[in-house]
Amino acid sequence: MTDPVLPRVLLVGRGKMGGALWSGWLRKGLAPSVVLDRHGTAVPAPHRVAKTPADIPQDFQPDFIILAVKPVAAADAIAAIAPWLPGAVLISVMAGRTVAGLRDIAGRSGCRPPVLRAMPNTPAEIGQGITGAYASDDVSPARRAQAEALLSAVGAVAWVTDEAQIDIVTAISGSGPAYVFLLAELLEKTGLAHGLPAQTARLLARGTVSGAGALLAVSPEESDTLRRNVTSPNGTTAAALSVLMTSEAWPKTIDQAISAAAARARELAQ
Ligand SMILES: NC(=O)C1=CN([C@@H]2O[C@H](COP(=O)(O)OP(=O)(O)OC[C@H]3O[C@@H](n4cnc5c(N)ncnc54)[C@H](O)[C@@H]3O)[C@@H](O)[C@H]2O)C=CC1
Ligand SMILES: O=C(O)[C@@H]1CCC=N1
Repeated sequence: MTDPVLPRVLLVGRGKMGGALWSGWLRKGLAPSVVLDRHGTAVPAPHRVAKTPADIPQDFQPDFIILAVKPVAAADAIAAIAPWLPGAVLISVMAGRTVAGLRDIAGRSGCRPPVLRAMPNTPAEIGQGITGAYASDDVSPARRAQAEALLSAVGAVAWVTDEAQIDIVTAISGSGPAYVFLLAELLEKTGLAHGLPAQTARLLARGTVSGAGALLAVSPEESDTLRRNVTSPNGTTAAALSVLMTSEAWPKTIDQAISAAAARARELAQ
């Protein structure tokens, strides 16, 4: 077995996002780590799963504790893992929850951990995620570098220096895969409604979204150039874009959607 490249973590919550991170990290090689989740399914040795905090070895010393529970479960989760906080950096992937709010909660257990906020997305599961991250001042440069290694093991990392920007990061890239999957859904349904066989509609919709994403990932061109490359003057794409690109259509709808998501992130801080 090759040496693990990633630090030791205590992952709290192995749901959709925590599970995606965990899968990505396992593939890269993680120092012996623990997953805490009452629905915990087995993990390969030397890692272990804990269904309750009582299952976590007292002498386990994680480098990072990753909080991947719903924002509403933050207080319970922090109280549960408080004994393992000393010496660890807390990484919250929760939408909305602020550094100050998390410190307040940890303070109730007599802890004041360095806190880092990360907003990953589910393509992390296949190493294709993008994470927006913010480190509070008390995260040391060495710990920040380790956190970057952890986060970049599942995709790209974009740091922000203003914590408030994590809300718009959440709206764009944290929630963003859902918008792209919705596009695939709608393309498929529309193909079906226009008479394509179900399997063909599915193949065309998924292939288009994944192929366009893959081209975007490797192309040096700007996204608007890639769009123009598809658009013949007076052709079919131009006809579709004349509907989508009017100011009342996608530009307005996307702005409203992103604003709604960012506003919800601010509400979730409470
Ligand atoms: N799903 C996504 O695409 C993204 C989610 N997030 C954030 O990740 C967090 C989790 O979201 P999801 O994974 O979607 O939710 P989820 O409901 O799929 O997962 C939450 C997990 O936490 C576990 N859990 C609840 N309370 C716990 C406790 N006290 N101790 C240990 N485990 C506990 C649950 O059993 C569940 O497995 C949220 O705060 C969300 O804002 C961030 C980025 C993207
Ligand atoms: O929907 C949510 O609140 C979470 C945060 C970003 C993606 N999922």
